[in-house]
Amino acid sequence: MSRLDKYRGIIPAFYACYDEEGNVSGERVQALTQYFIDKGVKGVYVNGSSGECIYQSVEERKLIIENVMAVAKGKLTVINHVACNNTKDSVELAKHSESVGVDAIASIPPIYFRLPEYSISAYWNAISDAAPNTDFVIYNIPQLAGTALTMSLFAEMMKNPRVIAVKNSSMPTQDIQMFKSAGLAAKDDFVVFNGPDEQFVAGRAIGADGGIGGTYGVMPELFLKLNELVEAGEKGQACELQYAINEIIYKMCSSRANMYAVAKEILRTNDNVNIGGVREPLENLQEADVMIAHEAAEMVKAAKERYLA
Ligand SMILES: CC(=O)N[C@@H]([C@@H](O)[C@H](O)[C@H](O)CO)[C@@H](O)CC(=O)C(=O)O
Repeated sequence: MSRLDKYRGIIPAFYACYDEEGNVSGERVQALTQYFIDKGVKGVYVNGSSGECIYQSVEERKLIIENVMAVAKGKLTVINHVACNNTKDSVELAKHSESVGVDAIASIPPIYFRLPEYSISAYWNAISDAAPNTDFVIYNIPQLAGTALTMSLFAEMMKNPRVIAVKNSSMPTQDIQMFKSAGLAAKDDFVVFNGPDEQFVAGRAIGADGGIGGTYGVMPELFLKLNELVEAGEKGQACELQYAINEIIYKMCSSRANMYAVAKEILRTNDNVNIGGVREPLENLQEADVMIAHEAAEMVKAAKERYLA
């Protein structure tokens, strides 16, 4: 049993929860947290891409993590993504995260300006220093952040004892193997999370310890089953379920509206969990998108009947 086992498994990326006026709703954050506890997932990844973090204020992000912790403490592993567009706000969120007792904080690199690697490591280490008793997860998502985690930057970050994991959302699964091998060469234990949900089986096969994903929330049972099949070495069945999951994701992505708006409609339809829409400039649902969301909701139900029986 390793101290890092609490990070190994299925960790849904937490969705932004709004009321009917589009304000962050603490009550709905608590309801979504309870939903995940009831589903039996390992943890939650809060205030990341799926949490629409870049469209929220520091105060809103504090409110969100406070409400997650009010329900999740002792029941779920909680990773809070704290990166903002400047070090000061990120440091403030890191301090606050430690004060409410999260298991780990996470951060993308600074966005917009292309900064040298020494500035990126200084940014991450400043954030980590502000939460000296909290694990740190590097969030590698080059297609959105505009900066990739290179092996030289990774090696620099390995000097920080609090860096225990990479959440890898880059598309080459080979990156997972490289971070895992280099992480284990530098430390006794090291975790890599699979990012692209469509590649969960491939990511786990090449070394990921589990996954953090934006579509897990609408079908946590299917991802829990997928993880079980991978662990049991049932390659054929795992691939079959992965393909079925991918069809659902492709359907979700076929909407004109933002994928998270579709995800929230699926949650409302299948699980009676209402967490509002998405925040502009993300696109909310129009009539045609609602139909797509309902078709995807039906596909989730059919896949559960077929694969969980
Ligand atoms: C590029 C991107 O958004 N990747 C997602 C995936 O879960 C993605 O939504 C999924 O694979 C569907 O394409 C996650 O890696 C992001 C994530 O977990 C988060 O921070 O919310």
